Amino acid sequence: MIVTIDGVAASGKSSVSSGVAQALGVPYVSSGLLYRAVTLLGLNAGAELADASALLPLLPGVRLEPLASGNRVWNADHDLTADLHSTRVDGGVSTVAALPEIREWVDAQLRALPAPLVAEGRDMGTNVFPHAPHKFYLTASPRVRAERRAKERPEDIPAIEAALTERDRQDTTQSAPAPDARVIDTGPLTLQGVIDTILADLR
Ligand SMILES: Nc1ncnc2c1ncn2[C@@H]1O[C@H](COP(=O)(O)OP(=O)(O)O)[C@@H](O)[C@H]1O
Ligand SMILES: Nc1ccn([C@H]2C[C@H](O)[C@@H](COP(=O)(O)OP(=O)(O)O)O2)c(=O)n1
Repeated sequence: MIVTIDGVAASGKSSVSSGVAQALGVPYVSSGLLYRAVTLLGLNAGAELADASALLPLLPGVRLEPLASGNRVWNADHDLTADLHSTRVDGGVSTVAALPEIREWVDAQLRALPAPLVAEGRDMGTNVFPHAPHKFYLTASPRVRAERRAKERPEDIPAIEAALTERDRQDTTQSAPAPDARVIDTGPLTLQGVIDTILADLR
């Protein structure tokens, strides 16, 4: 069984997926971490982020470890995870995620994972796992999302809100909800409330 949880930036996808996966006793995978890892490696190498041919040679050692408690991304024996949620990576990741060759590489990593699992991102329900039997799409207003993310970033709420809104705009192409996804506005709910809503739907 595959459960897909897509949604806009900072809508709660990874926290909710982790909670749902732990309740089900299965792993979850955060596809955004792979796009973030490609971006980090590209930035560190001084590569042009819009040039897939400069990025692909950096990727053979990259591996996602889909732990239910929180995913980790490795480059050979180097754990990249702590560096993936920086403002620097936020600023470049949409450029990388727009490259068809990089999307194919990420999709192949995800499709190689064994079910059952919870998969979260933008296009899990539409493109990567279109036949998944259970699909969800998380939303919340830009202000609510910025207030949540402000607890994890050094910038103030208006700056975070502007950056989130710009990233949503750049990610529009791959971010449409699947027609058969249940859309959940997480704004009025607690994190546990969102997890419980999904678990109730699955039962
Ligand atoms: N009702 C809620 N639903 C989802 N996430 C919430 C909620 N309330 C607070 N959060 C918090 O919002 C933050 C952003 O969530 P995260 O899982 O990182 O989102 P995403 O994976 O979509 O970027 C996390 O700190 C999460 O715990
Ligand atoms: N399946 C996916 C997952 C992420 N992306 C892109 C779009 C996002 O801007 C970045 C980072 O995604 P991630 O889910 O880690 O981050 P946010 O929740 O948006 O803060 O990757 C994508 O294009 N397709």
